[in-house]
Amino acid sequence: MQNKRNAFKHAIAAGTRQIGLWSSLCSNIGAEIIAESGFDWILFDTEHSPNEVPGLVAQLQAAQSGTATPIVRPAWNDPVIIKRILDIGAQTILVPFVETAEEAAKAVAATRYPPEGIRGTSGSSRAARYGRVKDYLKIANREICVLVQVETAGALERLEEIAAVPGVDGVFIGPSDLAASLGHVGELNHPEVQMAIEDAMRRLTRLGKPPGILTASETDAQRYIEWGAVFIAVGSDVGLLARGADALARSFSALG
Ligand SMILES: O=C(O)C(=O)C[C@H](O)[C@@H](O)CO
Repeated sequence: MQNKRNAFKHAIAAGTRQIGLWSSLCSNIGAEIIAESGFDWILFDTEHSPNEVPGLVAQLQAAQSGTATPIVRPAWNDPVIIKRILDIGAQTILVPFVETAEEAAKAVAATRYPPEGIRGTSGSSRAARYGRVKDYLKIANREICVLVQVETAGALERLEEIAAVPGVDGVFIGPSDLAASLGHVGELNHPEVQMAIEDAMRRLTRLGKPPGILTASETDAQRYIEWGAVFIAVGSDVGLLARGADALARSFSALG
């Protein structure tokens, strides 16, 4: 059996726009629905969602039937957490709160088998298709995609150093935490926040490093694409469900 090619990794490397959806429902049924809806990627969040490895396996299995590349956000830049996420079959991770080149290098090392990194070895994991992928330990590194989140003022000051770390495939700008870091908590569209996002995206584009972001606003998404966003989440499953349920309830309550 061949190791799975990471379509998302190669697409962003070629500058091909990848549209995704954020998933916080911790649901394998939700994962299957989203993965088959035509998105290029689906982000399974474990930082701000009660998502843990056992449930994540079912979500990854469910997403397999669709076109969306699963991306998992570990709760922290921790080699043990990252190892477990990769072992259950994720090939792309989004590492939160990276502020220095050293932290970016730590994240990359956690995803690579020696000698490139420190990922603990298991040839019988789901990622290795339970031992069916020949020489998995020797070839796995090639299809791993590491996205790092830049979401503080300090990280923006060191953006070029972070982006230049070997093995960093893309840089996601976290608008909510960045707004908080800039003194505008909850104000993602504050002019200072938007200026910082635009500046970061244009700097990353000049470096040839794909920028990414999340927004639930189509207008904002178009603006970010103009500023250079390559991978962009245009909403979340929680948002779609909550807003849709609210609207439906309102429409019937209006009937009186
Ligand atoms: O800072 C951000 O914005 C992100 O990292 C995305 C959020 O964590 C996501 O959960 C949406 O609020």
